[in-house]
Amino acid sequence: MVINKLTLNAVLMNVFKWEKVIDVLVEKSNILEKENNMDRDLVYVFITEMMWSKFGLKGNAKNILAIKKYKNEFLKLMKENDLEKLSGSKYTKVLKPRFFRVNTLMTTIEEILEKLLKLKFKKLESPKSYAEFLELIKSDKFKPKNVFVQDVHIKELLVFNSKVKFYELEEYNNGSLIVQDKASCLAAYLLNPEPNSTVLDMCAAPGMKTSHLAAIMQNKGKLYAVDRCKDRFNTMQKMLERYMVQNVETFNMDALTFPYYDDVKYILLDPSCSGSGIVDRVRNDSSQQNQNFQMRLKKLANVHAQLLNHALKSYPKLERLVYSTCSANHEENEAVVDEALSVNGKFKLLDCTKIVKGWTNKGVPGFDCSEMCLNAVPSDDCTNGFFIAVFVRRDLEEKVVVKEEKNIEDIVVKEEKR
Ligand SMILES: C[S@@+](CC[C@H](N)C(=O)[O-])C[C@H]1O[C@@H](n2cnc3c(N)ncnc32)[C@H](O)[C@@H]1O
Repeated sequence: MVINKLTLNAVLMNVFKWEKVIDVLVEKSNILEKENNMDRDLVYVFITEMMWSKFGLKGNAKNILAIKKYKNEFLKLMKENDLEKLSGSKYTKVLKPRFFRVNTLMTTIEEILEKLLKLKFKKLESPKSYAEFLELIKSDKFKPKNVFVQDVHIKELLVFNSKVKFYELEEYNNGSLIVQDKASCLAAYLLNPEPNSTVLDMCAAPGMKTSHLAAIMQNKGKLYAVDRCKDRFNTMQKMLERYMVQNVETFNMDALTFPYYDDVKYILLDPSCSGSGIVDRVRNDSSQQNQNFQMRLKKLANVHAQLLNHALKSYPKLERLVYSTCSANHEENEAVVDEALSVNGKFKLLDCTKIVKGWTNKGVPGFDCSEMCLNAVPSDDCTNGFFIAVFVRRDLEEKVVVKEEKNIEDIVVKEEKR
C-alpha cells in the first residue's frame, strides 16, 4: 500500500483522538488475548480505520479480517457504555450552534428577521442573561430546525441549530448573512472602534474580523487591513468587496513593516496560531505532548510576542488593542500577554468578562493576566475555543471605563425601547 506522510499523520491523529475509546473496546472485548499474534499498535490503527474513517478498513489480509469480525461487538459496546463521550476533551465533539452575523453594511437586522419569519423560522424570546441564553441553546427548545435566537451580547448575531444551512438563501449568497463563530465576533466587539476612527487590523486575512470592524465603524473612518500571505490577502480583497466594506485600505506586507503609524487608535492583533481551540480539529492530550507540537507552540508564541510588543511600542496614539487567538494553549495566550505587559508599562488590561456580561471563563489560572482575559470554552460557551485580552493605555483607562459603561447603558435603553 502506498501511503504518504500526510495520510499517515491523519490516520495517527485519528487514533489519538479515539484512543480512550479503543482502550475500553480492547479491554472489554479481550481482542489482544484472543488474537494473540497481533501487534497492539496495529490493532489500534485497524480499529480506528474500521470504526471512524471515511472509507472503512480495506483489505483481506488475515489480520484485517480478524479485526473486522469485531465490528458489531464494538458497536454494541460503544452504545452500552456511552463511549463516544470519551473521544475528546472539551474541545472536541461539541455540538456547536451555527452563528450567522447580519452584515449591517448590506442590510439591517430587521430586514433579516422579516425574511426569516417569511421562511417560517421562529424567533425564540431573547433571554436576559448569558446563563439563561446558554441554557436555552443547550435545551430541547433549541432542537427544532426552524428556531433561532438573537445573541445576548452581539445583537447582529443570530444563533441557529447546528443543522441549519442557508446555501439556497439569497442573503447568505450575496454576503448579507455571514457565517462567523461567536467567539471570533467577540474580538471586534471588544475592540469597539467608533465610526471615523483609525483602526489597524495587523493580521487580517481572510477578513472576517475586518468586515465586522467595518460594520461597527459603519464604513466610516479608516481601516487598514494588513496580511503578509499573498493568497490569503487576495481572498480577503474579494471578501471585503463582496461584503461591501468601503472604508478599508489593504496592504500585502508584514505587519512589522507597516508604515502608517500616526493616527492609529485601535489595533486588532489576531495572529496565525496553532488553532488548537477549533472544535473538530483533532486535539487531545497525546498529540499535545508531541515534541513537534511543543516546538511549534514555542515558535508561534515568539512571533505573537514580537507582533504584540511592536504594536504596543510603535503607535503613539494607540488607545486600545485586542489580542486574540483561536488557541487553547496558554503558551500562545496568557504567557504572551504577561510578557507584553511586563515590558510595556504604559498599557494595562481591561477586564473582558465585565464587558461581555455574564461570561465566566477567564484566562487559565496562574498568570498575572488570568482574571482580566476571556477564554471561550466549547463545552461551556458553545463556540470555538478562543482567547482574548484587551490592552488599554493606562492614562486613558478611566475614559475607557466610562465609555464601556455608557455603551452598556445605551444597549439597555435600546432594548427597553423595543
Ligand atoms: C488567524 S489568521 C487571521 C484571521 C483574520 N483575523 C480573520 O478574522 O479573518 C492570521 C493571519 O495572520 C497573517 N500573518 C501572520 N503573521 C503576519 C505578519 N507578521 N504580518 C502580517 N500578517 C501576518 C497570516 O498570513 C494569516 O492570514
